Amino acid sequence: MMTKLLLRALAGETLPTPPIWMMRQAGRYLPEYRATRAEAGDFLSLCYNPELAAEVTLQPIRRFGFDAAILFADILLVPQALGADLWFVTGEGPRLSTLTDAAGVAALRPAEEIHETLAPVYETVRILARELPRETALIGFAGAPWTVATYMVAGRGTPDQGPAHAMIAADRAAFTALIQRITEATILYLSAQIEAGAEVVKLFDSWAGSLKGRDFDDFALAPARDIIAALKARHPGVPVIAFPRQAGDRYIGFGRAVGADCVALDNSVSAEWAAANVQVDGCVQGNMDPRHMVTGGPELVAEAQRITRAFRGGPHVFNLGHGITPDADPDNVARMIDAVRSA
Ligand SMILES: Cc1c2[nH]c(c1CCC(=O)O)Cc1[nH]c(c(CCC(=O)O)c1C)Cc1[nH]c(c(CCC(=O)O)c1C)Cc1[nH]c(c(C)c1CCC(=O)O)C2
Repeated sequence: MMTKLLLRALAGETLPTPPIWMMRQAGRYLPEYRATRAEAGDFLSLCYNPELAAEVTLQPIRRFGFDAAILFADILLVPQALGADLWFVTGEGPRLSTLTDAAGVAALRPAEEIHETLAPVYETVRILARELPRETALIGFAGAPWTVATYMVAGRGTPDQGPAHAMIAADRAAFTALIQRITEATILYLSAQIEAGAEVVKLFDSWAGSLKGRDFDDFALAPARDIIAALKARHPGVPVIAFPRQAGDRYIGFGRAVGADCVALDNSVSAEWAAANVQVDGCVQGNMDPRHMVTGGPELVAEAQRITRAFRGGPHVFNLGHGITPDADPDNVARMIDAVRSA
């Protein structure tokens, strides 16, 4: 019998209380995370240390009893495995070597070679599959090709993804080849996570909102559809969550178009709108504003209950609309969980 709440919701069941987890639930707002990160030395060393990465994945499960754990890693490990240089600047974020033309794409390593770099991530998944409580589902993940490509082209996070849009304008064929290479690598990476014990996988397209019209179809929708089709052929029972962040109206029909089992919503759409326009097609995840984890108070409780009730008519996974921030108060997380479970 399928008892894990997350798997039931992703299979399309409408539950009296939704499963709950949070993006970035293992992160700097938790003192125990900061201690383990210090022990690892730095963020990337933590990602590649299976024992410590598994430890930080388990910390929020122990503290809050979430219904799901998400593998601790980063979406930028895939570019590194394809040959990009990657480092993190404290207080600023990720930096990568840049890639702006066809020669840059040609210099990348073949997708099949990513496992050399990513093997420690698969080991983290194997440890978690053994150590998680039996009721907790294990989520693996990867960045979606567009979002990963925006970092590979610019060499850093950008407010408008300008460098990637410029590459599309200058040489659409070269950019398409980059998207294809990341797509192939992502299929191999997520398949390996599933083989190691991930029960669900999620595709993070954090910058999907900056793609319009045909670009959205070619670089957000098509790669997600191709990745999900390949995963479903290899691992038919494993559900996929797609997160085309800030897709706006393009959330409508997205899950069906790409073959996802669940569509994750950011907090720029209202839960009432999403229930009427997106949840009609199946499970949705989201979508509380992460700032409530900082501000707390009666508004936090009211928001958590409003969202839970808005999605009560269909399958729903309670989550934030984006990652919890380092300035969040862990006590607010416990209040949010109580509010959802008593809504
Ligand atoms: C764009 C992106 C990245 N990483 C990710 C995305 C897509 C989702 C999103 O938009 O948030 C996804 C991600 N990053 C992390 C996870 C682990 C799983 C989870 O808890 O959700 C996941 C799924 C850990 C992390 N990834 C990162 C942290 C903080 C690093 C630290 O400990 O200093 C964590 C917990 C670092 C990171 N990694 C990245 C950025 C922009 C940063 C922020 C840099 C900073 O805030 O200093 C790239």
